[in-house]
Amino acid sequence: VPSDTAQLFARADAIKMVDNASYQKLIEQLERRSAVLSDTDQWHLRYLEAWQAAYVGQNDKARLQLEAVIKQSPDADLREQARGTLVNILGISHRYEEAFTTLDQALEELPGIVNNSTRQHVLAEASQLLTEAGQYDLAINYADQLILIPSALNYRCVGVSIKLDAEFYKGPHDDALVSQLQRGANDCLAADHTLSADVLRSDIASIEIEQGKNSKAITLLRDTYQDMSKLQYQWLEARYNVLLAEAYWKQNSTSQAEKYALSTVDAALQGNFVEPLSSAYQLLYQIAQQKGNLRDAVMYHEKFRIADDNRLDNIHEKALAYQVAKQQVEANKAEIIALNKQNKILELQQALEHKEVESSRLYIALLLTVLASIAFWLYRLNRSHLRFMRMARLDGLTGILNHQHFVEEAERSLRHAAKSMRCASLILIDLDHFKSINDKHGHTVGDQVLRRAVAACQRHLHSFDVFGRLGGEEFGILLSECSAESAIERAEQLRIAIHATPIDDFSPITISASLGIASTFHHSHDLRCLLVAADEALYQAKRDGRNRVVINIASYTTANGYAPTHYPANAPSDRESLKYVAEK
Ligand SMILES: Nc1nc2c(ncn2[C@@H]2O[C@H](COP(=O)(O)OP(=O)(O)OP(=O)(O)O)[C@@H](O)[C@H]2O)c(=O)[nH]1
Repeated sequence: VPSDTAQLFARADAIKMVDNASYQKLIEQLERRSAVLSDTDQWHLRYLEAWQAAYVGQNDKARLQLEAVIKQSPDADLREQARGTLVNILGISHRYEEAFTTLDQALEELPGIVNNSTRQHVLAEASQLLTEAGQYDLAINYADQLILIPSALNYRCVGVSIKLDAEFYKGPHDDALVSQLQRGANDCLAADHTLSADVLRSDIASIEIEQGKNSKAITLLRDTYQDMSKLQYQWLEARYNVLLAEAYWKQNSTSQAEKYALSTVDAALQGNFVEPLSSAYQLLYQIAQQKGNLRDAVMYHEKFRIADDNRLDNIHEKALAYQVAKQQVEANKAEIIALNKQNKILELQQALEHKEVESSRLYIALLLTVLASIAFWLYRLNRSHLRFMRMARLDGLTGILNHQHFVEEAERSLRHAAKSMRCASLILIDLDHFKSINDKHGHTVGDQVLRRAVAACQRHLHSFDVFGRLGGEEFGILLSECSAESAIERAEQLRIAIHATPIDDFSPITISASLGIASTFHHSHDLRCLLVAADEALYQAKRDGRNRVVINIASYTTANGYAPTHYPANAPSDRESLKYVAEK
């Protein structure tokens, strides 16, 4: 059944213009199986019914059905077909503004339509409506597009006939046009497209009447009249009738003219075809006048006046509707352009904001880089500053504090000790017979001795001990938080370490140092006081034979300063080099 249904639809589409009677039968066939049709097929059937309603002049019915199809059919192609047919019906119904609006929608959708016959249909409607609105060149342009679409012969014929019809209305009505129309009519006949052929024939007849070839026109029209009336196309019938009436009138065949004029009125009133109606009433008026029937003449003249007004109004209406629709389309386009521009601006704004964010990010990144560079630079500056500071504070040869800074650091340490009531001790170290080392081994070796002796001491010092070179071969160590006894022990450690220091592997040099101690336990927390006391002890150590430690435990002072210390004659035996300052 489905394939059968598809065939029925295909056949209906193919013959609707050519064989309307069979078309009507196919519709009835499809309607009988309506219950089993799919949703898409239901809408397709509705479209065929609408088309047929329009064909027989039931325009309002057709219009409503087509509008439903356009709104509700799921098939884009069918919707476009419906738009095309609706354009036609709206034109016939003199709803020109709606016709042009619908046409515009159809043309907008057209690029998305792949079905060639649908495209042809819409282009044909476009061309015809534009011809009616007097836009002949545009109409010819759409007809040309239509002709270019590859299709079966009869569709090409439709294109050609529409184009020639536009050419006919455009004019001029010369022989070239007549032969073109003739060729077109023959092509359409060959393609079995009687309707198009007859439209072209009516154009030819019209030109012939203009040219006074009335008999020729009558022959052409009458020869094809029977086949034409089988088409049941009211508009064409009205046109044939009015042309025959005109030709007979010009041939002075008044009764024939009257007969066809009255037939024209019938058809034209039914289909609301203003042009043939106006012409027919004019003829009837002239005929009545010729007959001397003044009453009829007045009546027909009045009818002619009204119909002709209508005709002119209709022409203006079409032209105006076209202009209005065009304006509307232009306005819509302008609106779209404005919207696009607005969008573009928004996009640009966004891009700008994005750029701004980006550039502020960049700016921040740049700033951070600069800050980092500055920080790094400051760090390096600080480091080199510290290095310079350190260098300024340090003794160049040995790397320990120089005299000035030893004094500063020792004083700070002593202040701290005094505050916290803690004991601190000062050790002075003087290398023994250093002059002779210099003399014997040279100044460089002397320097080496100084560095080695310092390194030996450093190994026995704590981080918080203050170690400095006081000058030449003399060094000072302030031991914080160190009792006198611990100081003696530590000094002895240092003495041993210095004595054990190897200087030169090839020519062994033994060095020694004498150490003097002064502790805050016996003296004050004043550095100068401690230095004097330790120096006294050191001097004593030198005098006692060097390579030994002496502590100054004397605490009295003389009028001019610090009292000399007193030394025992016999040093304690367990530590041979260590000498205690005995009580007085
Ligand atoms: N190589 C070297 N020698 C120095 C430096 N500073 C001072 N001296 C020398 O150290 C020697 C110190 O000698 P003195 O003060 O006579 O004492 P000493 O020879 O050590 O004898 P005592 O201290 O009595 O054991 C001098 O010859 C100075 O030139 C230095 O930086 N490098």
